[in-house]
Amino acid sequence: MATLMPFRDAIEHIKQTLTTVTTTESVPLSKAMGRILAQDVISEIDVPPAANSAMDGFAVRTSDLKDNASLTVSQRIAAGSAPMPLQSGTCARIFTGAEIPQGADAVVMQENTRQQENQITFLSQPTSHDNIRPAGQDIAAGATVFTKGKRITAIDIGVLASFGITQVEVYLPLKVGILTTGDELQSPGTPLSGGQIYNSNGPLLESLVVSSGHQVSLRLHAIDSVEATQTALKALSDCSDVIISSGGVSVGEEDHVKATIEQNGQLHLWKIAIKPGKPLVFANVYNTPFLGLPGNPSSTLVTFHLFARLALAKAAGEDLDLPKAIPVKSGFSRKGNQSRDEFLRVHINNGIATPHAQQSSGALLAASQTDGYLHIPAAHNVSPNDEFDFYPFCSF
Ligand SMILES: Nc1nc2c(c(=O)[nH]1)N[C@H]1C(S)=C(S)[C@@H](COP(=O)(O)OP(=O)(O)OC[C@H]3O[C@@H](n4cnc5c(N)ncnc54)[C@H](O)[C@@H]3O)O[C@H]1N2
Ligand code: MOO
Repeated sequence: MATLMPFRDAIEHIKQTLTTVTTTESVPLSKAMGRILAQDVISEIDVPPAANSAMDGFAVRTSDLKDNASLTVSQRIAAGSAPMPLQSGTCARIFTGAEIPQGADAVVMQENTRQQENQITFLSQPTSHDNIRPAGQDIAAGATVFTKGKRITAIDIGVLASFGITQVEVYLPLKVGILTTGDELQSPGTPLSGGQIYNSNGPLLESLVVSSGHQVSLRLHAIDSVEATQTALKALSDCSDVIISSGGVSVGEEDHVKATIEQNGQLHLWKIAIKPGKPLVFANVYNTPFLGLPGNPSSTLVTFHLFARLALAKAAGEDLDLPKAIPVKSGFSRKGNQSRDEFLRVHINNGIATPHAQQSSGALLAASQTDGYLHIPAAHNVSPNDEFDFYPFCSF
């Protein structure tokens, strides 16, 4: 039996072997959401560019208020106007976001004053810096705000706009070819004949690829023959940066994916110490990086989340790791698998994990009905209150 590779070693191996395959383009900020930065982004300015008021009130020199409770207003500063220096012994009417006049070192909010015409009585003694947002509080000029490899979120668009960015250099979207294999598979929409099941991995993989931020170049299905598998993989390699397949990677005579790779590419790794998902293939076929996911639907899902997602990210130029694991307690007992780490589909209630009753790798619905994966290391018998890593589905 081939040795099973520990899952973190397999992730490392895949990331080390793959290189970024896409070229770059410049896009306007309005089209940058969801794209991957191909360059570091540096701010040329301080954000905010000048100190400004955090409150509607009065800008003062705190030293002027040491012996005085009352000052006259010498200027009015609205947001968007340039202030004059503050005359000593006076205060300035100021509004939220307006620039602090030179000489002022605090703003007193208007609720802490009494106003009589142009004369302001201060009801509290301010401390230097009160209610002043300093220049560069958010971003300092010269700072590297985002590094190459970051996928741009809606929040990032706001941040980029805050220091005046209009264009960003990003990688072209990764084109992913998808192959499903198996004589038993029928497309939804056609009645099933004897021995057939519906092809669920095709739509599942398309959706996973798209929700991971990539494009599907082409999806094909191959019956269980070496010729059909070769023809499909060749066609996919002609239009794709990376190919993902489901099924045909186990040891039966009807499993042709691995054989096709051995004839037309190089096998990098096969068989990982995880359940579900053991017979994952990572290879190169017709000069295209290739991930062969096991056909059992839960094995397809788990291996996409743990391996294919990170492989696609690496090829697309994205800096990505497994999501942050959340420590949770087990609310159950279970005999551990001797040689494979298990990824159970579990419910979480008040920080306690309970496994779905259906953990077969052939069953997909359990994943839809649960919150995420509980990672049980190999050879670990689970007792109630043991702590394990939990990966929520929403973090993939
Ligand atoms: N003798 C052994 N048999 C198996 C082993 C083994 O070590 N020795 N490993 C088992 C494990 S673990 C897995 S996982 C599967 C992987 O099999 P394949 O990747 O070769 O996949 P298939 O045999 O083609 O299909 C497995 C299963 O999944 C269903 N399937 C396949 N594609 C789809 C699809 N697109 N949509 C829905 N369902 C799909 C298929 O009908 C099978 O039921 O091998 C075990 N066997
Ligand atoms: O890995 Mo297989 O996925 O256990 O059924």
